[in-house]
Amino acid sequence: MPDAPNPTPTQTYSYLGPAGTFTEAALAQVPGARGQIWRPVNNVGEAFADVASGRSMAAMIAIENSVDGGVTATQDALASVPNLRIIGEYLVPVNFVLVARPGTTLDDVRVINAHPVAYGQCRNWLERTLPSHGHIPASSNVAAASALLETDQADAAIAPPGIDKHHDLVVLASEIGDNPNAVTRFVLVARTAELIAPTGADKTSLIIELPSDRSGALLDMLEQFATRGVNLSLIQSRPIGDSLGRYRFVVDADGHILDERVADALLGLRRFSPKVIFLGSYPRADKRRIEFTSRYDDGIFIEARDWLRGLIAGEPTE
Ligand SMILES: O=C(O)C(=O)Cc1ccccc1
Repeated sequence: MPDAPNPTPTQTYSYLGPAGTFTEAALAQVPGARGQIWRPVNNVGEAFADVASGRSMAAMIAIENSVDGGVTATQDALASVPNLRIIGEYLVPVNFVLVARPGTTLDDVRVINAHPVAYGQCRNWLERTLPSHGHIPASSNVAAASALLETDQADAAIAPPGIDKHHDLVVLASEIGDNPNAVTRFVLVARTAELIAPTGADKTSLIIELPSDRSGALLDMLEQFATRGVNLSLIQSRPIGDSLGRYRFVVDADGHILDERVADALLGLRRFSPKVIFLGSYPRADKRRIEFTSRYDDGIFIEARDWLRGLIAGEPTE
């Protein structure tokens, strides 16, 4: 029997384009995105605007890399666009090549096109090999390379390996990243309020503002997690922007909002923070199950709450 025809695409996924970016490789990991419409965009703002307006069902965005840390444009956009939720995370190993128009040699390179996140991951190689180069920021790794064929403002570009197969460019140097095991973490962001069911290997992302001018506010924030046995895998401060000295924290916590210890930590945060943004609980890319001692088991929290309710209700105690 012939295969049934593919169903008509109904969902649009935005991603940092053009085709061939690491972001596209991350989107290729999403089973539900296969056969759907993939919309290349030029920056994080455009991707989020697509999701906020309903033009796209979801957007794939780089959020963190193992060499250069958080992608601040993404973190700031997540704090400012309301009603967005992270619905999945995906890891892509990243490696870079330096490409140029045919006929260019490494000695000819003065100015380099590069996406800022890629540039930040090749810093050592660039300082060693091309100490007096200039940098023109590009909107993506592939855009950096293809711009070489449109203008001669730059002599070379930092790009993903394999780019020379699709463009008339030559590779001047390979493996120029500062860490051969570099990995970028991408998140799929959608406009939904629905919770994703816990898997036992989950992560919860939050943005937490601290009350200003209060000593110990950061410690207060950390204690909410520590006293409930919730481990953090990312904590990064970003300026709120309205005045000096005001910061929000981007935090990834092990566990799911439906885990009692995580829910209890959120209650604690809400009591002292002027603003807690819940960005979502979603399955971890590495599928690593969360370890915690029995002291922080769901049952212990439920039993303690029932005990308190009993006291308030005047139930007899043993
Ligand atoms: O997706 C890409 O290729 C990008 O241009 C963004 C990026 C930059 C550096 C590492 C991972 C993603």
